[in-house]
Amino acid sequence: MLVFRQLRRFDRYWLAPLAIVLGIAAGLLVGRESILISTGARLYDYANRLLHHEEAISAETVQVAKDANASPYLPCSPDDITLLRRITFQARFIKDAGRMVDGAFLCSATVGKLPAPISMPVPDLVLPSGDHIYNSLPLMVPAGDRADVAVSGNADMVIGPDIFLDYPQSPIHYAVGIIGPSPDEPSSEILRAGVAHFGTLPKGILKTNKTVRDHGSLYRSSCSSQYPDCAVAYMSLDEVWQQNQALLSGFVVSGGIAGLSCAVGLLIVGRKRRSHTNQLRRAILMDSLSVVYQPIVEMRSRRIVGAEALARWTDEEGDSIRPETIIELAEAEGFVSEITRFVLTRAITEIQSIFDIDPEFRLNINLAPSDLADPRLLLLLDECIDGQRVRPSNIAFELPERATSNRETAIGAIRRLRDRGHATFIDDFGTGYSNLAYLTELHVDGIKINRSFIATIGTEAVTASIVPQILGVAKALSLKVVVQGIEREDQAIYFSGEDRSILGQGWFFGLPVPARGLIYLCMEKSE
Ligand SMILES: Nc1nc2c(ncn2[C@@H]2O[C@@H]3COP(=O)(O)O[C@H]4[C@@H](O)[C@H](n5cnc6c(=O)[nH]c(N)nc65)O[C@@H]4COP(=O)(O)O[C@H]3[C@H]2O)c(=O)[nH]1
Repeated sequence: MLVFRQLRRFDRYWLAPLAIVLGIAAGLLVGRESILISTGARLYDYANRLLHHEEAISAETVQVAKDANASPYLPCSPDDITLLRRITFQARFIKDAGRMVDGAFLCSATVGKLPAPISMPVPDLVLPSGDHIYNSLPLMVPAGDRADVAVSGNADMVIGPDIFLDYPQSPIHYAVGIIGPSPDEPSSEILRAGVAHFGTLPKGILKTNKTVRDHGSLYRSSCSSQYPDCAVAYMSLDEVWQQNQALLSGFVVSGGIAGLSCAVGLLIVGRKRRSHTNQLRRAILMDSLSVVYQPIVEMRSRRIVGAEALARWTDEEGDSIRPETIIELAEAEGFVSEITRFVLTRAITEIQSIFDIDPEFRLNINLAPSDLADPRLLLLLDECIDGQRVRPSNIAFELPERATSNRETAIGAIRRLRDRGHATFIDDFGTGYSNLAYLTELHVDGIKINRSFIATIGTEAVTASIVPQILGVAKALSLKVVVQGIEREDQAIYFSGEDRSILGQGWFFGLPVPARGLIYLCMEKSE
């Protein structure tokens, strides 16, 4: 016991720092993840904008090539050059359109007709369409400049070198360009703009539609479905953290505060719980708990044949505490048997007059799992049951389903209670451990069907309900059935058939009331 107490004290000392550290770690983790996700979304957005622009360039190149190749004039004739000039003048991204025949450059809108054809080098990229692309070719006009040149049919198009000037390379870096038929080979691409060739970017980046983390950077690609164009936007993680320092700190601080709040909350709950436990012990010692009784009726005749005793407690602050909480506290602290003793002795005293009027009346007492292994229960029964005004058959016990998980203990305890003439019921049947087959081993007298199953009666879900099956098997095994949680007339009617053995309990028949209320109800019905 001492060891446990010391452990608890240790818990209290370490809880706050531990919760803060965990909160900070969680904040850091969540913060980093959120920043990575939002950066991925930013990269995708930028890659899409770049791609959109690149697609506009490709679309214009295709259109200019189409218009130039549709020229009715002799290539490089004055009319043809006039046409090329008109086309170039109207284009947004194409700086010059000319004629290239059999691998030789003959004329263009800006240089006019050359005195002699110039042989062109091998193209940097040949697209599946047969079009050629030259990357960063030296221009004649203006001399010294370089630009990408596309060749389609007899037309060549010089793409303006400054077309991506409006797209800064910082804070997000990028590569945008044309991809050849084998994108994994470095030679099979034309970099339109950007600081890195696709070949130097993570392998497979163009084929994935996810954010990729590789060598300390985040990458996101976007490729066109119409043209052989792709864009990749990327950022180094150092830059990501640097840019989001304030946000990350916010997450860390919030995590720390959340951890601290949890620790404070847990300490308050723990203190309240400890104080509650002490209050509950005092209440038992001072007999200041109370017991209420909920009638149990025979469904067919609606006659009250018994009642369930339920513990009630109002704490020293005047708050009424849920019975489940009372039992949970007492079980955790190992004094639930004192509650059983209190309820049993108080109930027998309070409703003795009912046993006088109705010797068959049955009072149901709830047992906790630990009561089953507690020999004091039998001693207490010897004390309380005189065999004259109160007979063993007047007292039945409800065992929670979880109490039956320890098979040996449950079977032994049920047998001892039966041998003394007490009926036993599995409470809230259907919610936990026991199944109908297991009931035959336990030798209980009956089951109380959990109210959650009854809620479906009177609704369409009743067909899916397992209540009819439970009733059928219970009948086959000669088990008594108490249906819990009957709140409406239609639910009561559903169970009011021929079977006399079905009992019911619920707000429709009566709320849990103090002893005086139950005595009044029983008197009223017996008159
Ligand atoms: N929605 C709805 N509820 C209905 C209806 N009819 C009755 N109830 C509630 O259902 C619970 C039935 O008790 P339980 O299943 O034994 O469940 C009990 C029992 O497991 C435990 N408990 C109460 N008193 C004791 C006790 O003295 N000893 C032990 N070990 N457990 C107790 O606390 C649980 C809750 O007790 P209560 O809050 O009194 O809640 C009671 C009762 O008020 C209805 O028509 N609709």
